[in-house]
Amino acid sequence: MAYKCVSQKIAQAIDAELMSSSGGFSIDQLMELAGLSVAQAVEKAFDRSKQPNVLVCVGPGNNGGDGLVAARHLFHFGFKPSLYYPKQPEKDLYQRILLQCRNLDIPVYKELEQTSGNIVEQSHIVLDALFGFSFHGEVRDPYKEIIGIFGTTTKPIVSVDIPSGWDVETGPTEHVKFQPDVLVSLTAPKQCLSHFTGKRHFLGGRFVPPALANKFDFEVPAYPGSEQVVEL
Ligand SMILES: NC(=O)C1=CN([C@@H]2O[C@H](COP(=O)(O)OP(=O)(O)OC[C@H]3O[C@@H](n4cnc5c(N)ncnc54)[C@H](O)[C@@H]3O)[C@@H](O)[C@H]2O)[C@H](O)CC1
Ligand SMILES: [K+]
Repeated sequence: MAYKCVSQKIAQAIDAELMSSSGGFSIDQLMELAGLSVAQAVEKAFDRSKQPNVLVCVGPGNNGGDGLVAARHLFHFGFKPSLYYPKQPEKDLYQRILLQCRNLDIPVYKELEQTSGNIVEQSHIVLDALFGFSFHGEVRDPYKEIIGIFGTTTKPIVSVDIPSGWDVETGPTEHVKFQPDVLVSLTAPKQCLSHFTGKRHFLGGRFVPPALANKFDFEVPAYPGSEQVVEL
């Protein structure tokens, strides 16, 4: 079934409205629910007894924050997450979630090559939480290398909100053409969805008031029971 997709501008406007004085949400609340959705999608798409090692690639903004929250939930779901977090902003929110991960002994790496080997090769699943709906332009360092690896690795990739490095609206670019196996759209799919040819597409971020969906003219599908994701 085809769901309505939103532009970059509308995705940012929805986010701003949720956190405005009329929306009443804090970023911590939204990120917690977004990250929980992502962890649930991973749990549905993979068998943790066979593929426990999840490398969470964490970017510098809120897409990365969703990845940090997902890592924490994945740990509690019985996976073995580790973090590739090359740039760790000072922002209190990210530092607190990172601390929560460290308190679970989740390994945190700033480099892909470790004395034990390459951390992508040591994983079973790669969670792409580098960039979401605010990405623009060409990928800058230090993210070029990991996004290049997304295009060559045989490990399954799960992208959070959009495949990192794709244009939010027009999709793959001259330099970034990888296809994730699983996509977890948050709030509403972005327009680049039309270029996604991977196996499974989930929607998460179960916090949208119907009036807000009406205002921005997108649909909130029926989530089953108490699930935080719905497969589209
Ligand atoms: N309402 C929701 O659905 C919610 C979604 N969430 C998640 O938040 C992201 C959007 O977060 P935002 O902080 O606005 O931006 P990004 O994470 O996409 O990226 C910003 C970050 O990236 C840097 N950057 C931008 N372009 C480039 C580039 N070409 N090269 C290198 N770096 C780049 C920029 O400087 C910033 O540092 C959304 O997708 C969801 O995943 C919220 O968690 C909850 C609400
Ligand atoms: K992403």
